[in-house]
Amino acid sequence: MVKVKAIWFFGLSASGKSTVSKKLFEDFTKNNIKCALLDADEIRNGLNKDLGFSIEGRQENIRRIAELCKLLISNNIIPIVSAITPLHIHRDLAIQIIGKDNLVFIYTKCPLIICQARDPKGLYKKAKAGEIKNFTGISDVFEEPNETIQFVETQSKAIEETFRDVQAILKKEFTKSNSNYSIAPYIKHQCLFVHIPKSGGISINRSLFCNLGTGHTPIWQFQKQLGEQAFNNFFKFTFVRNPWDRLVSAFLFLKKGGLNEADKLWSENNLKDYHDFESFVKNWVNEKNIFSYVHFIPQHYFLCVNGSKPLVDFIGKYENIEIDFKYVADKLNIKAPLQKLNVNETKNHYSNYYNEETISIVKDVYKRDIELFDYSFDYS
Ligand SMILES: Nc1ncnc2c1ncn2[C@@H]1O[C@H](COP(=O)(O)OS(=O)(=O)O)[C@@H](OP(=O)(O)O)[C@H]1O
Ligand SMILES: Nc1ncnc2c1ncn2[C@@H]1O[C@H](COP(=O)(O)OP(=O)(O)O)[C@@H](O)[C@H]1O
Repeated sequence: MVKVKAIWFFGLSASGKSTVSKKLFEDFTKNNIKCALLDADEIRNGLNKDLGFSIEGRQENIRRIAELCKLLISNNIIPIVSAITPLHIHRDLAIQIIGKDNLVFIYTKCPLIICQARDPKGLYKKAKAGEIKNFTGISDVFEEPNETIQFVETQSKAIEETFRDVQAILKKEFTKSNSNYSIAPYIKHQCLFVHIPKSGGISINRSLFCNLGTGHTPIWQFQKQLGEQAFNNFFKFTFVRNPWDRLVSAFLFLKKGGLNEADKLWSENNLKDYHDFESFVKNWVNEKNIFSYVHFIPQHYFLCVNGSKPLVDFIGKYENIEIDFKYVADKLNIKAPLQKLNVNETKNHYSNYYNEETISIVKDVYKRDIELFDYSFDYS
């Protein structure tokens, strides 16, 4: 699963904290990512009912929310906090309790004058009339965070746009924790997962092993690394995908810059002339080029050695990922829902990207995968 960190939105009242945190909660939940929404408004109506808005009251409010985050993190649940957190000392306190590496702060940046104009709960109006004391921005201080804090701008953007900015920040944070490649969980579970690019492998690795495994390691490398005995005894599995669909996924993924700097660089150097999938397939896809970048390498290459049959015990299908994932999870005795990560939200059904000519090019170039894994082009 995704490395569990608290995601903490802070900023003025009406700056958009609750709006984006709710959207994030819905998005995570839809993707089976375990999370909990900690909205300070709700917490102040229950758990922190006894606290006011004095300096001490605000400090204690943050302390309890931060402790709650710590508890949730230790239970593998991502806390999504929405709290004004007005002072530097409050943010420092949260860092102190939760730990810098376990916390992502996102400042919902919006000028006070706009927040006052929005005033969705009428609070600014009441504060200005003196009906609410110590109201942040009116009768209490909000300290602007320094430039190192990540922020999303909510003043002149649509909610959807701000939410995309949030996702971009989280993707970066998520990629940071992507550095936790390790074979250790495979050894622990006596298994090997061959992650063929663009077959849902990030979701599978994260869901089962909480990391990214060993990346796109072909089976012959595992064979060398582990020695014959372990290699033979381990449960070896993989997931394959319809080659026509996989190629669309790889192209769109790299066109968007991929997951890391290497992907971005490769894409800039090799894909910049291809503005659409059709021109890419017609002009670039051939038997030589597909071996020049990992996401295009044929799937059998990851599984077979010197023309052998696939050296795995189980071949799951991307098209049947939920059921095949459950089979693997049961086999390994791991109880975890399948997450849905690294998704290209804008991609349509792959058949929309093809014509007869490009169908035929892919059919020739990925012939062996098509035969071996029994795929055909789905016109529906
Ligand atoms: N749970 C689940 N169900 C269905 N589909 C899923 C799931 N998890 C990931 N995906 C899709 O898998 C594609 C990404 O595969 P990888 O994670 O192997 O990509 S990578 O090679 O490591 O970049 C990518 O496909 P496209 O969106 O078509 O590009 C993801 O959307
Ligand atoms: N880009 C945006 N991001 C978030 N909220 C926005 C944005 N643009 C307008 N809004 C509006 O601003 C208001 C923010 O209110 P809310 O999310 O309750 O703020 P907070 O939780 O920070 O007090 C909502 O009415 C929301 O519809």
